[in-house]
Amino acid sequence: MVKLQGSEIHLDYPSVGATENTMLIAVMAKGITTIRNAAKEPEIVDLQEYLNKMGAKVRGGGTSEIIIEGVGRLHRVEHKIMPDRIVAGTLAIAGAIAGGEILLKNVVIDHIKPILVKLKEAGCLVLEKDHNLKIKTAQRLKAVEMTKTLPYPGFPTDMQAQFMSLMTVTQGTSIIAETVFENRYKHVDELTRMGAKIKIDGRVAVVQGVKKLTGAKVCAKDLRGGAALVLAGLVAEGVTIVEHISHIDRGYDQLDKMLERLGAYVHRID
Ligand SMILES: CC(=O)N[C@H]1[C@@H](OP(=O)(O)OP(=O)(O)OC[C@H]2O[C@@H](n3ccc(=O)[nH]c3=O)[C@H](O)[C@@H]2O)O[C@H](CO)[C@@H](O)[C@@H]1O
Ligand SMILES: C=C(OP(=O)(O)O)C(=O)O
Repeated sequence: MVKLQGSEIHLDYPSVGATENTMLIAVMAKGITTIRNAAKEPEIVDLQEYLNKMGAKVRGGGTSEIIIEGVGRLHRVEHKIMPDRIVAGTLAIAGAIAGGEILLKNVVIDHIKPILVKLKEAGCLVLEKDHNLKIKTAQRLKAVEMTKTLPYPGFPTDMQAQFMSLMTVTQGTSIIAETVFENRYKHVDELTRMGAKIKIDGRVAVVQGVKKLTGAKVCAKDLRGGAALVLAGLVAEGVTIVEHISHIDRGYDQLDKMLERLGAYVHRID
């Protein structure tokens, strides 16, 4: 069997998948691997902790340089994975779009700071205490002038669609720039069918806030876009039916039940 050899790797882009896969391979390789321009997402730090518990020698996770000393062998461990920051962000926006008050427990506040900054800018009252987060929304929110998705600690691309749903009903015009992925605006046509006013020019979306959305039959085209349609449905007048929810189920453990617990009328139709 060919033995893998540690090496110096410089990523052109701080790709999450490329960083994680390189870490996974490098722990079993001979010698040292250095990843430069590594992704800094919290999930990378969690993976490092997990691997190190198993006997790996990884350091630098969370910075742009990760150094892995190959150990060739790992042992079994128990590891509790970090709270899902995108689920927390999605629920925070559910609270913001529907109004009222929402309490999220077991949140790593630091991980979702880029989202909280935008919610505050829109006019939400955000109260942070330890791992708890309270979001209060008393009045119609204001449009956030500019939101650009970026690698961590920038605004996450995985929250772009949900944030756009929120912006569709704010007062004023917001600009969203998707710089991480191409073709991540599949939810726009569906939101438009609900009455949203959105124009796309390449990677930029201009969202003109409207007073109300109207329920419609819409289709989830991907995971976060699907969640965004459910969020829009919370505030839309009338009934919204979201089709192809298998996309949503890949990233949320019963989003319908979580929203029901918050008082929303959401039902899964088989
Ligand atoms: C399972 C998982 O954790 N998925 C996440 C992971 O996806 P994933 O790891 O696939 O995303 P990447 O960070 O790799 O991709 C981000 C951008 O980098 C580009 N790219 C990627 C690799 C490469 O070699 N060259 C290159 O140019 C991609 O085309 C994309 O435009 O990070 C994304 C960005 O935070 C998130 O949206 C995904 O939810
Ligand atoms: C893009 C995502 O995941 P997937 O690649 O599984 O669609 C996501 O988590 O937002």
